[in-house]
Amino acid sequence: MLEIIFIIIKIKMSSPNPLIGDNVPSHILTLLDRLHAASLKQESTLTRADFAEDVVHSNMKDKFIALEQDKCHFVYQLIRATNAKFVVEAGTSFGVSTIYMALAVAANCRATGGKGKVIATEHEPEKAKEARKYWSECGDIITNIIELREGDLRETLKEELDTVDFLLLDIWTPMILPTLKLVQPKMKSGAVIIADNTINSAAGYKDMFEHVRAPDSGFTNLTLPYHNGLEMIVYSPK
Ligand SMILES: C[S@@+](CC[C@H](N)C(=O)[O-])C[C@H]1O[C@@H](n2cnc3c(N)ncnc32)[C@H](O)[C@@H]1O
Repeated sequence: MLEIIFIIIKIKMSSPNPLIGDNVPSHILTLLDRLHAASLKQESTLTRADFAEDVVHSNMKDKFIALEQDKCHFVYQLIRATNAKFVVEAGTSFGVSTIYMALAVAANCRATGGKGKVIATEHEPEKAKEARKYWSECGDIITNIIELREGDLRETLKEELDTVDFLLLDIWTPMILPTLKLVQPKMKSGAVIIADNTINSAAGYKDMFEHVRAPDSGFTNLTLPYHNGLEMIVYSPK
């Protein structure tokens, strides 16, 4: 009996999926659920040591490490709320969070016109291949929006960036500050940056926080109470 009550409470408290309200096709919702489940299953076998700087690249070559689903829903809502149309993603892996962002950008373009793009970045060729496979399962709604730049983002993001509305930092922490510094000159005033795991990986984020919190940096930041911390940063230079 108690178990049933807990299940009912859990169902009532679970947050609604904003993609459903936006009429995202059911085959994409099913795919996303499947990819999140596969990612969580892989992650349950990993330890902190697997993410050490000297081994992270080799250990994560075949791992999703997808942004958790509730965080993806938040990112989706934020892109919709800010009408962001030009998005950069640092760390694409198998392209799960990319799907959410492309859906949100596509919805913004439908609602207010104009063109949109999500620049995805991945340096592992096999992961890039898998990501493309999942995106084509979604269809044109996704593939028309995403431009995948393969290789080290410190090179691939150096050129051909429009004004950036939104940046997702979901990458190994030594890459965070170099990415932010690379994209910053292209950010619009009011650009939003989301960075994952800022509580759990606080030591790795130290240099980014110093940069963001420096006097007159133009940034303001807030740690959101998602699992392991999710940072919301806004860039409004004076
Ligand atoms: C946490 S995963 C990204 C997960 C993805 N955002 C999602 O939700 O599905 C981080 C990815 O960044 C990639 N990466 C790490 N360093 C990179 C670099 N210098 N350039 C491009 N990609 C990089 C890794 O190969 C890894 O796949």
